[in-house]
Amino acid sequence: MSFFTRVLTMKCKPTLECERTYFYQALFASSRFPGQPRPCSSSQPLEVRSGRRGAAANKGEGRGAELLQPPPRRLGRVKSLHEMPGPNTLYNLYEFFWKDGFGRIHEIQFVVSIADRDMVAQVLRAEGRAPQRANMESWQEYRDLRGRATGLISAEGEQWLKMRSVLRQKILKPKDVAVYSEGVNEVITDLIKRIHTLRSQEEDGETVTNVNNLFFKYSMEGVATILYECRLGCLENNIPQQTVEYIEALELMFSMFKTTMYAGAIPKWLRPLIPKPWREFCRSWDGLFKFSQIHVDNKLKAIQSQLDQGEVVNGGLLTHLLVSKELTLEEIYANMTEMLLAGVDTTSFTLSWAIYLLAKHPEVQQRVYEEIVNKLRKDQVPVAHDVPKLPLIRAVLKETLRLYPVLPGNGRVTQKDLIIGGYLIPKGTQLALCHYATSYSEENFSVANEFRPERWLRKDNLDRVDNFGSIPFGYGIRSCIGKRIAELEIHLALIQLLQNFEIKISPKTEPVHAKTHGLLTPGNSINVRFSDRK
Ligand code: HEM
Repeated sequence: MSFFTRVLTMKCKPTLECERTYFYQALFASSRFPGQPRPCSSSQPLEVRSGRRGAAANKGEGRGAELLQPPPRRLGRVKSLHEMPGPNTLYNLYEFFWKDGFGRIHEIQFVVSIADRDMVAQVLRAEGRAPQRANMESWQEYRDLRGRATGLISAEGEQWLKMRSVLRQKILKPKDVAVYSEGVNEVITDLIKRIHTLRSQEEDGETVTNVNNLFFKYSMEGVATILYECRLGCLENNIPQQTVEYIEALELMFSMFKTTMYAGAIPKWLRPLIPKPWREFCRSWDGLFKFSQIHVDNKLKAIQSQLDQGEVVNGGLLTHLLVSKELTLEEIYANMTEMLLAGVDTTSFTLSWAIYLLAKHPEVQQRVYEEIVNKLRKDQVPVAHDVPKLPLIRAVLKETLRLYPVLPGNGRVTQKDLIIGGYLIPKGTQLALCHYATSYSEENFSVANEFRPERWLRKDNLDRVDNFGSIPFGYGIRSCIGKRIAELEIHLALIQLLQNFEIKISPKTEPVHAKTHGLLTPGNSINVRFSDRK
C-alpha cells in the first residue's frame, strides 16, 4: 500500500491535552483515485466534534441508527474535500523523512483520517457486504507474479466473501475456538517450562529479559497448534530448522516494514534503479508461503493415509478445509499464510504489553490474582469455559488493547459517497480510522492515560461497556477473524502465568514507550521478574 497514493492527512495528538481532532488536507493527488479533487494547501486546523459525549457515551447508551446520519449541526452546507485543511507536500516530506514519521505513524496518519469516535462508528456502520480495507496492490502483484491465490487479508469483493463465509464458520465465535483450549494449554505448559529455564540463567534467578522474544515463540506455537494442528517446536531449546527459516521470513517482513512500504510506493518503472525493496518483499513472502505449504501438505498426506486405511478423519480448521474442499488448495495455502502472518506478532506484542502493565501496576495484578484464586479451584488449569468467570482478566486484555492497540489505525476505502463531519467524501477515498487517538481521548475514556481495567467491567447484564473509541480488532463484517483465537491464547496464558508467578518489573527495564514498526511495538526491551507464588 503506497502512501504516495494517499490523499489527505491529519495529525493526531492522542494525549490528555488533545482537545481537538484535526483534519489536514493534501498529501499528494492520486492517480488511483481519479474522481478526487486536487488538494489545496491550506494549513488551518479544523475543529470537528460530534454528537453525544462523556460518561453516558462511554457506555454506548442509546447509540444506534441515528449515527448513520451526520449529527444535526453538520446538516448545513456540505463541504467538498477541497475545503478540508491540511499540511502541504513539503511539510509532509519534512515530517516523514526528517522527523522519523514512519516510526510515529500511530501519531501521524494520512489519507482522510478520522479520529472522532462517532464518525468512526458512522463509517463502519454504513459499510456494505464486502468492505475494502486498503489498496492491496503490492500484495496482489506478488500473488499474480508467483501464481498464488489471495487470502482473507488481500482478497476483495466476491472472492473475499466466499473465503470469509467458509472460515468464519470455524473460528469466529468463542465456542468455535473453545475446543482448542487443551492444545493451547499444552503450549502454555512449555511456556512456563521455558520461563524456568530462562530465569535460571540469570543472576537473580527470576528475570526474563525481553519477554517479547518469549511471547513471540509462544504465540507462534499457539496459533500454529490451532491453524496447522501441529507443534512447531518454537519453545524448545533447539528450534527446528524449518521453523527458524519461517521466523527469519517473518522478521524480514516486519523488519522491512519501511522497505515494504516503499515496495508498494515505488512505481514499477523505478524498480530497476531501486530494486531492493521489491526484491526483499518477494523474498519474505516466498518464505512465508513455503512454510505454510509444507505444513498444509503434511496435513493433507496424513489425512490421505487415514482415508486409505478406512479411518474416520476428525480434526480442526485445516482438516475441515482440506476435507470439505470448500476452498481450493491454493486458497488454503494463502489463508494459512496470511492468518499466521496476522496472528503471531499481534498476539505476542499484546501479551508483552499486558505483562508490562500488570508488572507496573502490582495493585491491579493482586486484584486479578485474587479473582483467579477465588473463582478457580487451586491449581486448576483453566479452559475457555472458565474465562467468563474471570471478568477482570478479560478487562485487562481490553484495557491493554485500548492503551496499546497493536494495529494503531485501521482503514476503509469508501464504497459509496459519504457525508462525514460535514464533508462529502467521494466513493473510493482511503479513510484512516485512528483508534489509537480515540482510545486516548478523554471524551471517550475518563483518565484515559491510566491503566484501569475496571472501566470495562459490567455492573449488571444491562450495562454495556462497548465503545467505538476502542476497536482494536476492528468492527463489522471485515473485522479480525482471529479475535477469538487471540483472546483464547492471551486469556489462558495470563491466567496460568499469574497462577504461577508474581510478575515484577526488572530494574533493568527503562520506561517503555510505543513505537510503530508496522505494528505498535514496545520501543525497548521489557524485562520482568517471574517470582514463584508462595
Ligand atoms: C491481539 C491480537 C490481534 C489484533 C489486535 C488484531 C487486529 C486486527 C485488526 C484491527 C484487523 C482489521 C479489522 C478491520 O478491518 O475491521 C484484523 C484483521 C485480520 N486479522 Fe487480526 N488481530 C489479532 C490477532 C489475529 C489472529 C490470532 C489471527 C489469525 C489466527 C488474525 C487474523 C486476521 C485476519 C485474517 C484479518 C483479515 C480479516 C479480513 O479481512 O476478513 N488476527 N486483525
